[in-house]
Amino acid sequence: MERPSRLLLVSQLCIRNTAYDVSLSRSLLTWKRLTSSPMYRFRPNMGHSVPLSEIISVRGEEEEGGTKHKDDSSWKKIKDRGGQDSRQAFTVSYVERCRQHRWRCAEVTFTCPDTELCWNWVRSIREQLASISGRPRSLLVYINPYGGKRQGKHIYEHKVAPLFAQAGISTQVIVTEYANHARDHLRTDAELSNFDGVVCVGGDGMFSEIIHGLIWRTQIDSGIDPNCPDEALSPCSLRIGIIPAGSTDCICFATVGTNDPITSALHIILGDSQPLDVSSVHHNNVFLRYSVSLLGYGFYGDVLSDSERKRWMGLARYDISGAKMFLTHHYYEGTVSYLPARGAVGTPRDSSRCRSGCAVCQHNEEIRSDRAVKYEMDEASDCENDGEWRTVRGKFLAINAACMSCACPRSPKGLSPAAHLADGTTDLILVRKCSRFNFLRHLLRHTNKDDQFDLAFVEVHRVVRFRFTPRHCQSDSDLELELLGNSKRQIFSQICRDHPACGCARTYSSWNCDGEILTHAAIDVRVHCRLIKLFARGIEEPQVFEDLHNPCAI
Ligand SMILES: CCCCCCCCCCCCC/C=C/[C@@H](O)[C@H](COP(=O)(O)O)NC(=O)CCCCCCCCCCCCCCC
Ligand SMILES: Nc1ncnc2c1ncn2[C@@H]1O[C@H](COP(=O)(O)OP(=O)(O)O)[C@@H](O)[C@H]1O
Ligand SMILES: [Ca+2]
Repeated sequence: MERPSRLLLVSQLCIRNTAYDVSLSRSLLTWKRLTSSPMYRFRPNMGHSVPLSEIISVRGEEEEGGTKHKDDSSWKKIKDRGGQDSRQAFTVSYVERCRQHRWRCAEVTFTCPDTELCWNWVRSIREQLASISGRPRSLLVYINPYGGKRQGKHIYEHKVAPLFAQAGISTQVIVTEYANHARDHLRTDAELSNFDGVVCVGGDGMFSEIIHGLIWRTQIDSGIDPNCPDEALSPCSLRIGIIPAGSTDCICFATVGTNDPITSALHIILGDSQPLDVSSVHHNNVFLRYSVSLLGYGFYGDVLSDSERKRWMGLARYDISGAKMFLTHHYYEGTVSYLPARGAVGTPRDSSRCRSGCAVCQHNEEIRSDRAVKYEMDEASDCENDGEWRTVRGKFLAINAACMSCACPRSPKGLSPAAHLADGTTDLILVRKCSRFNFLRHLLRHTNKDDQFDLAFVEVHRVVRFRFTPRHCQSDSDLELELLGNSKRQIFSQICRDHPACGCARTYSSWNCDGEILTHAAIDVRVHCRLIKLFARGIEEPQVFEDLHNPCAI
C-alpha cells in the first residue's frame, strides 16, 4: 500500500452519477466507490487500480468536440443521464487483460464538480505519462499488403492506426510494393534518427525483411563486416513492433502469447521491450541470412519450398504441403557439428518456460557479460575457447534449430517449448530417419502435452553455434558430383528401391529460415545474444493478469 503522502491528487469524482474517491500517485490511478450512499453500504467495495504504466491516454471531453468516437457509450451516458457540462469530464484509456494473453483498450470517464479540477486531473495524468521512459513518439511502419490473408492494410488502418493516434504517436507508413522493399529501404534510404521504432505489419517473412534491413544497417554504421561469421555484431537500438498479418506469425505468438493486432499495438504504445537472440547463417564465410525462429532443413525446408508454389491456397498451403512431405518421407545424409552452450542455465528438456522477465534469460546474460569483461573478448570466441565441438553423422528427416519456442496457433507449445527468447542459445533438434508412423508420433506431440523429444530417434541440444554439411559436400564435392554424372538418377532410384518402407534419400533439401528459402545446404550458424529488441514483454504468467474485478467480455 502506498502512503497518502505519495499521492499527487485526491478528489471525489463521479463515474456514471456514482461518487468515487479517486487518487493519483506516481504509479497508480485508483478509484473506490464512496460507501456513504445507503444503496451501496452492504456491498463489498473493492475499488479499482490501474498502473500508470498501463494507461494509454487521457483526454478532457472538451478536446473531443464533434470528433468523439461514435460508440463511446460512457460519454453519451454522462450527457444523457446527468445533463452535465461535458467539459467537466475526462476519460482515461487503459489496458485491460482478457483471456489468452489478449489485451483490450478499456475506458473510464470521470465527471468533476468544476472545470479547473477537471483540467488539473488531465494535466497531472499527462505529466506522469510523459515521465514514463521508453514510450515511442514516432514510428516507421511497413505494411506487406500480400502477407497472410492479404489483410495487412485493412488491419493496420482499422485496428492499429486509431490506437496510435489516440496515444499521440506519429507515424510514417510505407505499404511495400515488392518483396524486399522494406529491407532495402531500411538498409539505405530510411532516415532512422527520426524514429523511436519500426513496426512490421505482416508475417514472419516480412519481419525477416525488417531485421535484415535493420541489422545490416547497424553493422555497416558500426564498421562491422557482416560477412565474417566470427565478428561480434552490434545490437540494434531501434525496437521493432509486430502487428501479426501473416500465415504463421510465430515470432509474434511466441513473444506476446497471442496473434492479435490490437494486443500488439498496445504493447507498442506502452513501450514494452523484449530482447531477442538472432542466429546468423553463413556459407563459406559469406553471409546468407539471419534467423530468429525456425531454421529447418529436411522436413520444414521441403514443406516451405513446396508451399511457396501453393501460395494461392492461402494458409492451407502449409497443411497440404506438410501432408505431402510427410508422405514423401525424404531423408538427408550429412554431418552436424555443434558447440554446446556451456555454463548456461537451462536445458531443452526443462519443464519451465520462458516467460515475461525470465530469470534464466537474465542469468545467462549476466554470465555472458561477466565473462566478456573478464576475458575482454567477444562472447562467441569466449564460448569457443571454453567449449568442445561435437559431431553427429547420420540420416535425418529433419534438422531444426529454434532460437525461441516457435509457438504458434498450429503448435501452441512450439518446436522447442523450453527455448528462451534471450539466453544466447538455440535448440538444435535432430530427427533421425525413422518410420512414417514414428515421425507422425513426433509431429503429433507438437500439438499435445506429450514430449516430442522423448523418442529414440530424436535428440536435442542447446547450442551456441552449429554447422551442417550435407554428405555430398563432405569430401571433394565437385569431384564427387562429376563422378556421379549421368548415373546420378540411377543411383538415387536404387536408393529408393532399397528403402521402400523408409522413404527416399535425396542429396539436398533447402533450409527454411524464418519462412524464407535458403538454397545453400552447407551452413555455419552462430547465435548472437539479444541482437534485436521487440516492443513486447514475453508471455505473461496467467496469474499476473487474472483480475476478477476487471473481467473483459470477449
Ligand atoms: C499431424 C499434425 C502435425 C502438426 C505439426 C505441427 C508442427 C508445427 C511447428 C511449427 C513451427 C513453426 C515455426 C515457424 C515458422 C515460420 O517462420 C514460417 C513462416 O511463417 P509466415 O508464413 O508467417 O511467414 N512458417 C513455416 O515455415 C510454416 C511451417 C508449417 C509447418 C506445418 C507442418 C504441418 C505438418 C502436417 C503433417 C500432416 C501429416 C498428415 C498425415 C496424413
Ligand atoms: N509488396 C509485396 N509484394 C510481394 N511480396 C512482398 C511484398 N512485401 C513483402 N513481400 C514478401 O512477402 C513474403 C511473405 O510475407 P509475410 O508477411 O511473411 O506473409 P506470410 O506469412 O503469408 O508468408 C515475404 O517473403 C516478403 O518479403
Ligand atoms: Ca534463445
